[in-house]
Amino acid sequence: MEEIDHLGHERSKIEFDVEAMKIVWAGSQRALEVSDRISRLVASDPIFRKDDRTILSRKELFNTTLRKSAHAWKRIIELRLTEEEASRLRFYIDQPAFMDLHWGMFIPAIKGQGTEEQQKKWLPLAYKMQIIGCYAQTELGHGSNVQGLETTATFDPKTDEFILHSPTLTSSKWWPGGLGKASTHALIYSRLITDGQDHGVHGFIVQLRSLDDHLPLPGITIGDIGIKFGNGAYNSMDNGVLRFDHVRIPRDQMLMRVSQVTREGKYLQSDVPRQLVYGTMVYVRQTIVSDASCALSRAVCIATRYSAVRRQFGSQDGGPETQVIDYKTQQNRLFPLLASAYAYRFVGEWLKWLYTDVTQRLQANDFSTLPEAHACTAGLKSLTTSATADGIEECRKLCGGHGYLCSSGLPELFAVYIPACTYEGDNIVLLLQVSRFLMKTVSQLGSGIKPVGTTAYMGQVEHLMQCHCDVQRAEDWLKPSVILAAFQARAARMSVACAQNLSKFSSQEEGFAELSADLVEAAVAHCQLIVVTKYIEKLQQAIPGKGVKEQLAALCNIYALSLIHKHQGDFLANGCITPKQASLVNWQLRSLYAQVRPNVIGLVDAFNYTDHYLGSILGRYDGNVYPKLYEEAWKDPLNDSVVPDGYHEFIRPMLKQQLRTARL
Ligand SMILES: CCCCCCC/C=C/C(=O)SCCNC(=O)CCNC(=O)[C@H](O)C(C)(C)COP(=O)(O)OP(=O)(O)OC[C@H]1O[C@@H](n2cnc3c(N)ncnc32)[C@H](O)[C@@H]1OP(=O)(O)O
Ligand SMILES: Cc1cc2nc3c(=O)[nH]c(=O)nc-3n(C[C@H](O)[C@H](O)[C@H](O)COP(=O)(O)OP(=O)(O)OC[C@H]3O[C@@H](n4cnc5c(N)ncnc54)[C@H](O)[C@@H]3O)c2cc1C
Repeated sequence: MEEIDHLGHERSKIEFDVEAMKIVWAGSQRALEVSDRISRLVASDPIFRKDDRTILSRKELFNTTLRKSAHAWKRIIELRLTEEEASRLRFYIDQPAFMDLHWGMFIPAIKGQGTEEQQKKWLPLAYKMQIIGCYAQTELGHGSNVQGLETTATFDPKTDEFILHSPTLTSSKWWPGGLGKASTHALIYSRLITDGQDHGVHGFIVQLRSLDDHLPLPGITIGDIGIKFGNGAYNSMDNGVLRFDHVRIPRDQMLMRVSQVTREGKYLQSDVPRQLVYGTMVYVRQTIVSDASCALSRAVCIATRYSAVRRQFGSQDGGPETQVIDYKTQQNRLFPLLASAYAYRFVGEWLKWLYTDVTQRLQANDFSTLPEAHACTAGLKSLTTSATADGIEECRKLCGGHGYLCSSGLPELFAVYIPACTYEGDNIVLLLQVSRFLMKTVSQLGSGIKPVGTTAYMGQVEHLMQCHCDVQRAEDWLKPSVILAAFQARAARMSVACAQNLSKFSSQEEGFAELSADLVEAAVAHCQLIVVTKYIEKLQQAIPGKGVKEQLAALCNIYALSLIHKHQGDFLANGCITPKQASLVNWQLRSLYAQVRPNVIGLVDAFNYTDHYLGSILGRYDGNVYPKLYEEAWKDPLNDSVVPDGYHEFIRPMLKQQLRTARL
């Protein structure tokens, strides 16, 4: 049967080269080729089906995780996939699994914190999947406060071993993904004790389960922590609990790049800053920013395609009703999210560069950019995950009632995504780290230390405290220099105001505690400035393809102006813009919406997502929503029988009783 493209009329209106935009989104022609090939490979393999995930029991769901992971590994070996291709494969399988922690945290932690010798021993085993590792930092009693962890690793010089112990209930490891059922090994973050002295938290490689029968080793109690939010969703992951009862490991299983314990039990600290123990978190936070663009673009793709298919009201002379995407309110909610997806993509690319740069510097013992890397990864992780979680929920509402059906793909996407606001650092706790960095920068102004990198704008603080926005007409808001000046003035003024208020307290700690809400807002303003700046810098590069740069520029303006509109209180209160200029922002936004409207289907097609990856009837490429929704409903297990199973036991007696009562 001939397939009809219900979005064909939309696609015929697109004014730019979608294929060229696909390359921009993927990052390069080669990255697009890899993504395209691997996503199709996954979509065509029945083992990777996921349409039944929300109706599986926990055990069945976890079983599919094991099956999919084993099958993925088999395919990786058979097809000799590269590390990049294998990582794309896991991405498109789209099911949280122990493999994510093995490849995403266990291996990077050994690489970042292990000595060369330790890397030589452990990495080949991990790369060949001869051991499965997880990252076990968080405990029942402490997650954010890493220095408050209670698990101990006490050195025993008699046997040249560490003794791992969980002294209290709250010291039980709690949450690590992959720990519950799959991992054979873990990176345990634990207090190091030598000769009765506590040296704080360090990383240790510990074997948890037998490599022969998978049973826990002596002294180890281990299991899954239970069902989490949402059907399917993150429940495919075995987040675990772990307790140690005086478990012994050899001394060389402490990761010793940052500090060492000698055979005699002497504690030695190298020149490397102790914060490198937190290095894996910096790495993962950076990857989470790119992941935010993926999750948000996926929700936006669904909501955009469906908004072009869905019609309500406005029929004239019996003609078709209005596509809901043509309502300005729909555009005002949806288009800034589309723009954010692109903005996060580009800031994610930049953050990857920053991380690579800092890693190279660290290898050469240059630690100067570590504080900036920490602040940027922490802040952008927080900003992008919070906005993405809210954005996915907004996309669900943009799809009206049908968005609430699991077959829309949105409930599961939301449930899988929201813990990103908490894991790898609670978003508020991370913003407070950014504000510490900002307050330090402000306090050093005038001391001769020139702010660099993302805080370079603070170098012109005197100008930024007084400058006035140069906007007279709505079109003036399209000038990158005007946008940047407004965001810089707002961020600088909020940071300086916090610093001035902090100076009124007798101690820094007291001031930080009292002003933490303001400090968080200043950190958000700084992080939004980074995203806007990096998007504008991206547009200064050569971007080939008919109309591609124009569309990206329009989205950049939508991103920046919608933020000015949303946070206009900040911009007005600090005197960065006037009420008249704030109202011109809205005029310009409406005009930008009209400019991108014919292109929005092209802009979401450029994500190049297969229907399998999207997992949404509302977001189908062909827009054939209604027949497929109707078909899908009949697949629900409740519809296996016409009369429900409990009819004779519950419904019938109730009805009969009502009949008797009515007769009385
Ligand atoms: C691919 C994988 C898929 C993802 C799946 C998700 C799996 C999830 C995994 C996890 O969640 S793992 C557990 C993650 N846990 C956290 O993120 C905990 C959050 N807490 C922290 O990071 C820290 O404890 C803290 C909040 C930063 C505070 O640490 P601490 O009390 O030690 O530090 P401070 O006294 O505040 O600061 C001291 C000094 O160190 C600097 N700093 C802090 N962190 C880092 C870092 N990561 N890198 C570099 N520097 C860091 C901080 O800025 C301070 O600097 P100065 O002000 O002294 O200059
Ligand atoms: C799905 C999922 C997967 C995870 N995977 C792993 C894993 O693989 N390995 C691992 O080790 N851990 C993992 N974690 C744990 C995760 O890293 C922690 O939950 C996270 O770091 C937050 O810490 P917490 O739970 O202690 O939150 P808390 O710190 O207890 O936060 C509770 C509330 O207190 C607030 N708060 C805390 N401190 C402050 C402060 N100083 N100032 C102001 N407000 C504050 C927070 O904002 C929050 O609102 C995972 C968690 C989840 C949900």
